Amino acid sequence: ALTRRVACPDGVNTATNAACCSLFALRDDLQQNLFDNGQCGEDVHESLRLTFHDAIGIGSNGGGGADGSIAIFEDIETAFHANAGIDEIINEQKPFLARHNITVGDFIQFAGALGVSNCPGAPRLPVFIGRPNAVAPAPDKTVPEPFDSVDTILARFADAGNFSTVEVVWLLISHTIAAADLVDPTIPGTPFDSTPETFDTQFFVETQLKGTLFPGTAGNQGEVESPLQGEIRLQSDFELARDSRTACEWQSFVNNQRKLTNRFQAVFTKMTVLGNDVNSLIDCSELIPEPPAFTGSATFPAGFSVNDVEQACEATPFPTLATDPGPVTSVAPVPPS
Ligand code: HEM
Ligand SMILES: [Ca+2]
Ligand SMILES: [Mn+2]
Repeated sequence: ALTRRVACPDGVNTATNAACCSLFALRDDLQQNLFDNGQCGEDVHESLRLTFHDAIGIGSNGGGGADGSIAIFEDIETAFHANAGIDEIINEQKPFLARHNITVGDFIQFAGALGVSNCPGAPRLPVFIGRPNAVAPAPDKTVPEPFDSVDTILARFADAGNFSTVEVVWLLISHTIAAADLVDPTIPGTPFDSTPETFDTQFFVETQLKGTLFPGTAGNQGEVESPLQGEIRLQSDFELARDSRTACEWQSFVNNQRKLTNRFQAVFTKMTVLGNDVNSLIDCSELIPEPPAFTGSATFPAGFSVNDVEQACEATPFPTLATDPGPVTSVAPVPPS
């Protein structure tokens, strides 16, 4: 059936629902003035991390999920240990929130979904609006820590939103466009894979390689050895890649771009509405542009081969990959923005 579109008051755009109209101006403002004209840089990465830290604030100890509480009750929630550094993006987003008419929860989720559309290889993420503003902060301990055990992590996600074991792996696809500023504060902007500005499967290759070095200092809580200079590895990612409950799903993403995009879209759709009744929200997903394609293949970084893989999935051998040419390289940091 044909869907009738409404003309927006801006005189330029049309939308399936008039409530989506105000997002066009917000989209342009964010793309130009927060995301540096469509980059997949630090502000995009931090905006995605913020969608998670707001949404996961829910469970048997309370919290409203994706309700903007992390920004509305910033003084309380940013003091939680697992939210270290998240104040940076909250404060960068504040002027945009002030300039546009949108609830805080809607804003946080929209900014993340829009930002990810700048990353080559990413799926189009859905956008819903209509979340009421939070009336209370989330409790502490809802956001997983990189030093948590797999048991603790799986239990937290189950409690927050009935996420299954494979869905937890799907959520960690996010770490393909990610870096850490505070795990080792001596090397801010150190990425989790060699392509932090591409939504590719390299993260799943590189987390399976044997760790041999600390890119900065040793002894940081939640960090384990990584295979590459300039790359940092979280203990939680290391363990999820090797635990018998999660290792095969983890490995299944290696060089499987289609599955990567499909599963991240599915699990983000669930995460982005936590604490809300999706049937009471309005779907404005049409605001999200088709992300640039990723046409490459996963590879072993230069100097690495299948001999460096710590094979953890018992059922399936590690996929065959080419090795990048040349001598071992180091990974460049994500520039601060
Ligand atoms: C077991 C679950 C998770 C743990 C333990 C975890 C932990 C972390 C840590 C420690 C950092 C580095 C923070 C810093 O030092 O700057 C980080 C970054 C990040 N995380 Fe996660 N995370 C988890 C799940 C997720 C999920 C579900 C998402 C989104 C769906 C996400 C998105 C990100 C992004 C995009 C960054 C990079 C931020 C930047 O580059 O500035 N994470 N995560
Ligand atoms: Ca990547
Ligand atoms: Mn950062």
